[in-house]
Amino acid sequence: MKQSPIINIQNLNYYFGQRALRKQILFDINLQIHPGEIIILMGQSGSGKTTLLTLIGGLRSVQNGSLKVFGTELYKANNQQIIDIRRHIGYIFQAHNLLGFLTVLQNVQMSTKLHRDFSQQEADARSKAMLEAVGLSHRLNYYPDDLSGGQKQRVAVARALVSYPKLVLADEPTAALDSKSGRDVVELMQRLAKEQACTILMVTHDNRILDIADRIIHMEDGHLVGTSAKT
Ligand SMILES: Nc1ncnc2c1ncn2[C@@H]1O[C@H](COP(=O)(O)OP(=O)(O)OP(=O)(O)O)[C@@H](O)[C@H]1O
Repeated sequence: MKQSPIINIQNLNYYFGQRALRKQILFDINLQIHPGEIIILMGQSGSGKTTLLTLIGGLRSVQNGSLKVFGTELYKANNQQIIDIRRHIGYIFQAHNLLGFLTVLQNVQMSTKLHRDFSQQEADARSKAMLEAVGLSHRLNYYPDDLSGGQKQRVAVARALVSYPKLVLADEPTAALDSKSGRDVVELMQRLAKEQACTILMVTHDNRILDIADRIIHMEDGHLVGTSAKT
């Protein structure tokens, strides 16, 4: 039997701006994503990919339609419901968004603090284990400025996955990386996500990494226009 979707979107519309400047950005989006799937979202610049990703991540309010994440309806959700959902999501952005005044280890540990279930000891052990998994155990006390682009993005992967998220949302995680580092980063995400049974939804323009996806979803001018599954 098929598991219930981890993300279930029905008739979702989204608008930016007010009154005369109001502009529709997403049009009647319908999408189901199941646990453990790796999905790539593609489309031209301005087609609405980031807007959709941030709605799913509880980083914007749903205005119209239904968007359920982990079974919770985000339309008219209260703050506590949104916070609870965000606790189970790891975020990876194009600009890694590491905090420059914290070390590599502290950046990853900070993410565990959002998670009530970790004791300090567990959080430390888990953070070190994740940094080892991404091949950075020799850089724990470095600051982000002293790392290469690929290394920073690997820290961002460790940070996103350290709290055993059910879902990872990644917005162009390889955009700032050369081909080899980009490939390394997504293969790492793929391996860790499979090990932790985590779902990945990734926006990318990077044709070199499409093969890691179970499904590729295409967007055009705010519409979902098609899906291609892995052959
Ligand atoms: N805060 C905002 N206010 C008004 N319009 C916005 C805002 N953010 C995005 N838009 C517009 O919404 C549309 C969709 O933007 P979005 O960033 O979701 O597209 P995208 O597909 O992710 O593009 P890219 O690949 O360039 O990141 C664009 O026309 C953009 O100009």
